[in-house]
Formats: sequence, structure tokens, C-alpha cells
Amino acid sequence: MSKAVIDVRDLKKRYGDVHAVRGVSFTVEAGTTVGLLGGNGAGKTTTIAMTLGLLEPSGGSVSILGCDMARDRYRALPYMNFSSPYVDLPHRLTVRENLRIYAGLYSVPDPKARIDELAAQLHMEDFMTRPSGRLSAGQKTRVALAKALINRPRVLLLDEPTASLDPDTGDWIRTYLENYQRDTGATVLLASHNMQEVERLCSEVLMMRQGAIVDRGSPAALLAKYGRESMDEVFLDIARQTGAAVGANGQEQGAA
Ligand SMILES: Nc1ncnc2c1ncn2[C@@H]1O[C@H](COP(=O)(O)OP(=O)(O)OP(=O)(O)O)[C@@H](O)[C@H]1O
Repeated sequence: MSKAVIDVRDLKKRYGDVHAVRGVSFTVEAGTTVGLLGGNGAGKTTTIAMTLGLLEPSGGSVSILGCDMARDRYRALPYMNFSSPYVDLPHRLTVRENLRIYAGLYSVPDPKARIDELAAQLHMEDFMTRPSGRLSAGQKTRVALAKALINRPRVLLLDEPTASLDPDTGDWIRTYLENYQRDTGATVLLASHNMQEVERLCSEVLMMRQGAIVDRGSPAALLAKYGRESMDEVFLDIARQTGAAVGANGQEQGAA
């Protein structure tokens, strides 16, 4: 039996003629961060949404903390959470009201203390009483992260966690996530367009193109393999490639 906290096997999603995800397989071991990297439309968000159980796969399976997400996801959900720039909080409710609702959904003990703690840690105190619809993009990103951390999740799925943040704020959010993982042993699946982020946070990177994993490895291994000095260059090399994708266990899957 796999010791992986996240175990994704041959996951597929098809929308009519569109093969959004073409059979991806990967695992994320306890306490590590795996990154999903790929251009626009590569299938990262669809993979994360299926991993969470928000979207029904056309094929394949997802197991989290030993729970089959198709049959048993309510056993795993209390220990999980996610952030996504594509999920908006109710606009008229203030930031604090929204966080209180999520704290209730996750039965967070002493919700006021947890919300105050996150407001201080994520520098949100100035806009806690503002309607969520009136936040700047960078403020929304921080609120989404606070929502994702409200229940101190053991499994965190982050879709572009530093989208819209200025470089300085993005940097301390990355430090914050590193500290969170060090302190809690959380397991993280991260989709990002930010190569520095991936290089810094991820022990393994899955390079996606047109719904398939076309290469994978640690940032150091990928840099060595492509003879590059930065993940930006590796990303461009892979994005410009055509040809067969590498699937689970490294076997070729046919051109995407
Ligand atoms: N509901 C849908 N109906 C039809 N096609 C969809 C749907 N959702 C996603 N797709 C398609 O599936 C593919 C993968 O989309 P996805 O959002 O997963 O990509 P992504 O890697 O997250 O891209 P981005 O970096 O732009 O956010 C795209 O071609 C997209 O147009």
C-alpha cells in the first residue's frame, strides 16, 4: 500500500472533444510539496479540482489520506483545504464574516482567536471589516490563503497562491507557507506560473502540457537534465517541445 498522502492514478477529464486532463498519475509524500507547472490551459486547475473532489473525473482515481475521494471524500475533507483565484467569496460579506462561516464549516475551535491569528499573520487587519467584493486582487489572494488555512489543514491544495501579489508580499507569503509546512508537516500540491516559487517550495515538479505530464523531477534534476540555470528556461524548453508526453512511471503516452 502506498504511503503517499495524495495518490492520483490515471486521472482524466474530458469536456466533449476537449481532453482537459489525459491520464495523469503522481503521488505526494507526507510533508512534501509537489508543483504542477504548465502554460495556460495545460490542465493544472482541472487536476487540482478533481483532486479536491470538486470536479468529477472522467476516469482514474484520487486517494487522499487513504480515502478514495470518489466514495469516501467526507472522511478526508476535514483535514484538507484549498485556495484558488477562481473561487470568489460572497461579495457583500466582510472578510471577517466570510472567515467566520468557513471556521464554522470546519468546526474550528475558538474561531475568533484563529481568525485574529490569521489576520495578524497575513497582514489583513486593515481590511477585516471590508466587504469581500471591495478588496484589491492582492488582498483577495491573502484572504483566500487565510480561508485555506483556517482549519490548519494537513493537506493543502494551492492554485496560484501568490497570484496578484507584489514581489515583496509574494516572497513573505512563500516564507509563511514554508514555515507552516515545517511547523505542521502539511502535504502540499501547488499549481503555479511562478518559477522561483516552484524552485523554492517544491521537492518535485510535474511539467504539464495539453493535459498530460510531459516531464517530472526535482527542480535540481530538471535544471541538470535541460542544462539550464533557471526553471524559467526549463519551462520554455518544455513548452516549446512537441511530441510524446511522459506518463506515469515514465512511459510515453503519445503526442498531446
Ligand atoms: N468547463 C469546461 N468546459 C470545457 N473546457 C474546459 C472547461 N474547463 C476547462 N476546460 C479546458 O480544459 C483545459 C485545461 O484547463 P485548466 O483550467 O485546467 O488549465 P490550467 O493549466 O489551469 O490553465 P491556466 O494556467 O490558464 O489557469 C483548457 O483547454 C480549458 O479550456
